[in-house]
Amino acid sequence: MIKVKKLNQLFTLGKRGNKTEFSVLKDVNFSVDKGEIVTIQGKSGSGKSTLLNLISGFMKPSSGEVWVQGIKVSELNEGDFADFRLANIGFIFQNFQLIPSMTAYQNIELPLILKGIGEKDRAEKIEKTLTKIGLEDFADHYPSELSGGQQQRVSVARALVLEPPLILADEPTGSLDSETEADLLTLIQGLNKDLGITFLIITHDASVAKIGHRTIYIHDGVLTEGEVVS
Ligand SMILES: Nc1ncnc2c1ncn2[C@@H]1O[C@H](COP(=O)(O)OP(=O)(O)OP(=O)(O)O)[C@@H](O)[C@H]1O
Repeated sequence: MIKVKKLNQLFTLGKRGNKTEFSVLKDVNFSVDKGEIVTIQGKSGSGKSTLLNLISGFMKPSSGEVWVQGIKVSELNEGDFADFRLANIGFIFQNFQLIPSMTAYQNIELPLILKGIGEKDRAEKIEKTLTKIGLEDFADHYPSELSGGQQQRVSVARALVLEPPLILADEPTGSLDSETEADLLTLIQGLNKDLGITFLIITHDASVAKIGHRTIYIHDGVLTEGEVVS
């Protein structure tokens, strides 16, 4: 599903005339198999989001290779990124990133419109997804009319509606209380078991790490694998 080979990421620090380069990821190698839930842990600034940005193609690596579903992401042309992401990756963020002026339905509809799917097919897919995540009665609510947990469910629906094989999540439970967090984790586990969706999840949270089959740690740009926990 994901293969990362000898990945290096350098950033520049400082002002013009006095710039230094620093290495955020150093010769990183790892792979994630289809159907796995893998969590990524590491201190603030250790490079977790950078790794996700490189995997999704939002950033080009300084060197090394990133493969997702057999596609060499690190060498995709600008024009191919949008299609690659729509076909392969769903995203979940800590702060949900829903559009406030759109209803839950319209937020979930966005990726379908971007993919050029017709209105009737869109409606079918949205209904199916809303049922899957238990938000049938909230389709016409705006984000401000939903609880944090419900908003995160809408964002999961948006990530899910194109049925991507892979979902990347950046601190998905960071804005949720412990009960809502438990519901979201059950939902993620269900999607993984029932639909075979692969999850790569950045988290600081031990209860999120517990649902992972494996944990990857990033420290000083170097990646190490944790124990298999389930
Ligand atoms: N585009 C960029 N240009 C320069 N430096 C960057 C860029 N993106 C990230 N960095 C730096 O790279 C380092 C790693 O950032 P990153 O956001 O990947 O860390 P993180 O582990 O996700 O942190 P957090 O847990 O706080 O979100 C930080 O020092 C950050 O300032």
